[in-house]
Amino acid sequence: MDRVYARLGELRSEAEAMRAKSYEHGQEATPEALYERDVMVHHANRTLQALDAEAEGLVFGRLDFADGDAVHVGRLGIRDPQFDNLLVDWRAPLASAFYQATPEEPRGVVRRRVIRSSRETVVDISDDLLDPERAPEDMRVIGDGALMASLSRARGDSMRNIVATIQKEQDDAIRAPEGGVTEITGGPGTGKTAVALHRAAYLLYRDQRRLGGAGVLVVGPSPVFMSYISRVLPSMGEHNVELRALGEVLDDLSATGIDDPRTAEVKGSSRMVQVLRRALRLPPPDAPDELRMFYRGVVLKLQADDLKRIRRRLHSKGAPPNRSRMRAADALLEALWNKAKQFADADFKPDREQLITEIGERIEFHRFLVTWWPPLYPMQVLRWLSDPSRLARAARRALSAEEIGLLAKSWAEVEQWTVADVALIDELRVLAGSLPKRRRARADSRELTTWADRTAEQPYQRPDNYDEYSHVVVDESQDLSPMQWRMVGRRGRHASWTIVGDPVQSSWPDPDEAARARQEALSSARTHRRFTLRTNYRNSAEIFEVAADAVRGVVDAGDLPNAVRTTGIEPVVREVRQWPEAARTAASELLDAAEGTVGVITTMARRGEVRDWLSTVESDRLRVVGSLEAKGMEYDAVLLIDPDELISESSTGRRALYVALSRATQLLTVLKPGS
Ligand SMILES: Nc1ncnc2c1ncn2[C@@H]1O[C@H](COP(=O)(O)OP(=O)(O)OP(=O)(O)O)[C@@H](O)[C@H]1O
Repeated sequence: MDRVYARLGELRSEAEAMRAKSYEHGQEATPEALYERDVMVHHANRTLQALDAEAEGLVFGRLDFADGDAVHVGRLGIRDPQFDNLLVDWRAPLASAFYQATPEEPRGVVRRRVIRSSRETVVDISDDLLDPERAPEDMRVIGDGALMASLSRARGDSMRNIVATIQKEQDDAIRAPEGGVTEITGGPGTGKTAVALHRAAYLLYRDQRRLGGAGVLVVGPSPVFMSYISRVLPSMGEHNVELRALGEVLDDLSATGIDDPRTAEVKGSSRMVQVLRRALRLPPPDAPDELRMFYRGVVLKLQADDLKRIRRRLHSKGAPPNRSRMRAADALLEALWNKAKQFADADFKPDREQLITEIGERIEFHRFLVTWWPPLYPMQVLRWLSDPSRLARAARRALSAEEIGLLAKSWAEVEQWTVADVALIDELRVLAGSLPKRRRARADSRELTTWADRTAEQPYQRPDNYDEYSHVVVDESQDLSPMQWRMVGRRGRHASWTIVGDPVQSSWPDPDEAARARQEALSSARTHRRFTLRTNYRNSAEIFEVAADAVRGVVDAGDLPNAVRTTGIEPVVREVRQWPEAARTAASELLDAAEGTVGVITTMARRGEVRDWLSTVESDRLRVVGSLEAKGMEYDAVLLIDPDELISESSTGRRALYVALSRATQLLTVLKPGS
């Protein structure tokens, strides 16, 4: 540890000296030397940044091999001035034995040591003797149970990296090859999120060039969850990863609203694709229903039926409407020409080219066009659907009257977009097409001035308004709706994937529909590999027993993990009559008894009220969340308000209760209404 920190001191001074020097000699150096220096400064800065990001656990492991060699394993790799390994990065091949060696297959390792430190001080050591027969006589073996010790410690508001105690079944998934789809399933607390993040760090370390370019996207359920996991990757020196909640996948929109379960179910269904496609084909709400043009003494008129026919024909070509605006202009002009032909006589001899050019350049024609075939903006198109009759026209045969009512109401009352709306907005972007960029008139190019000149419409291009990534990690994947799978799928059409989830915790009512959408989203991936994690590292066995009870009979017992850590502390179930007081008392008790965070979990509908109940309990360790917001989260103690209310909140209520009950690491109190 001393040698590592001494070397770090050197690296820090070198980085600073290099930075200073670069400003002094910036002008004189050759481009190559400047480049090399920039790379070195950048690297040193990154290392220092990663060290500053997390104080603990820089050096966490040591392997002693049968041939007498020893290596130290760390959160990052550090070399001495001779370029020898002082500390091996946990992702390097040399470190894999730290996670993979077992007494049955020691891989040359005699002793594996887990070191716990705080900054530069070693505070604990825990050894595994893997090959006693080959151990030298004087080898000391100290303590055991590094994993158990780590699991028993209080958690804070941020998930920590688990590099020191990754278990073999987890390591297999972390180090699996990159390509295709890697699917990791397992019950609550089996480390799926931790494994997915460590896998992202591992893949970036192994193939920075490939993955670093287009980057890695991690999608999770909520902003609270994203913030909970946000420190894990930076603590391993990885910054080139975008963490986005499902409501934040689009660049220009951050939606946090949550629909009631029935509305969310309709908005998430793949039937919405058809509804949105039809919505784009309806005339805009204030579209004119007559076009009237004076042309050389004659009135040319296109009436409602004519306009309807033209609109229908344009849409039947299948091009996105925003890419068909010139085609719409052409079609109108052509229809006007057909009307003009009908008036032709000895005095009025219209000429097609002339008519099209002349009317096509008139300002009133453009005014008409811009209201009749306006640019379509996804959010505006969705807002138009708050009109129930308009929505009913778009939703013909796709949605029931009740469903139409729910959606129209949700958009009429909209103060903020909901998470489920984001996938619809993204779908509309693709269906509507991006607006053609303004052409810049170049001096040497012929100006395109007339509609006739412009008939060669730009060919349909894929809308370029979303990012694609090289690797996409989807956490809590069991909860993605079909529409969300489509949205996320677009961001990784050439990507490799890590998909993490637990079907038992699903709050999506139609798993088959979601499975089809998911298959489509991942259709370009050829290989699929699956890993199942079976040990629950979060809950004490006593707490998990209560959680498992919520879904026994609803799911296969084989789909539930094993919780191995016992604390001897049974969860408390209490019947109450005086709600606010009872909740306040229970919350205060848990705050006194637990060291870290206390999560109060209630239904989505009641969370505001419960927050008010507890506003007088003063603590920065208390969090009140609704059932959906608790997804993926972890607290040292949990206070669950009224389990029956959670069950009746949605069609997947038992599963929601299972999720809520499996959030606590140490203490659980359940409050039920007393009879
Ligand atoms: N090998 C390990 N060493 C130390 N801690 C671990 C290990 N594996 C998992 N944990 C801890 O167990 C807890 C649960 O992990 P995580 O949140 O990744 O589980 P999960 O499977 O995603 O759970 P859920 O399905 O409930 O969201 C976390 O605190 C994590 O740090």
